[in-house]
Amino acid sequence: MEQTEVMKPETLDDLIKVLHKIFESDNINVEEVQNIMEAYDSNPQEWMKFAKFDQFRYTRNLVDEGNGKFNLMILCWGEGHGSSIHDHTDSHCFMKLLQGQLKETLFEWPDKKTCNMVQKSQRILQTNQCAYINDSFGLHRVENASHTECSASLHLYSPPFKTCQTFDQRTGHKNTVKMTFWSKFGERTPFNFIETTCCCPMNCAWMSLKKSPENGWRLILGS
Ligand SMILES: N[C@@H](CS(=O)O)C(=O)O
Ligand SMILES: [Fe+2]
Repeated sequence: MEQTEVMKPETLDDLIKVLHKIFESDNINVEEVQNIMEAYDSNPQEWMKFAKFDQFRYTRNLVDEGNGKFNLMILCWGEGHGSSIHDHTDSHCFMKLLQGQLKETLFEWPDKKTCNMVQKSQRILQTNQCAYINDSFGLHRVENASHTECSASLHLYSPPFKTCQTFDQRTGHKNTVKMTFWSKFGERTPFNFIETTCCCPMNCAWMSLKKSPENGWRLILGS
């Protein structure tokens, strides 16, 4: 079998350059991207400026907009932080561990009739490993199960997306949620620009604060 040569990116900047090159093409070889992301040896000094943690929930920090072809971001997971069960809006999703461990649980799409959510598998991702998922694999939830250590992961989504669907594990009911960035290119997203906030990780809308120039801040209960 022909062996595909994996170029080893020496730095995060290097990795970003290689990703730009790969995504110039419209035909993406998933294994190639996964191998290249895995080949980068995480060096906290290179990504620290993007890694901003919050006390209550995981944060999404934009690193690069990939010429409109992909979004590259660093997700920061404090102790016990996790995502809701969610899909990936028909995009490719690559997830490389930069620090610590993350637990990934895969679910089937809920059954159309019974709405049952079936867990398919579970695995622990280790530092430098790169996982891949798209909607044909099902749904997932990601958690930093550690009570003592935080984790950081590098995510690449192509094409980029701004909303996804979250699912209630007990009822299988879904919600479309807007995904926000805690920071962009190392700068905290200005508070005024955040339309809705909620204390849960996926910005679910059971309680939200909305700001409009006409009405100022409003607290909205229910979605
Ligand atoms: N897909 C999630 C992170 S994860 O739990 O895979 C997000 O972009 O926020
Ligand atoms: Fe995800």
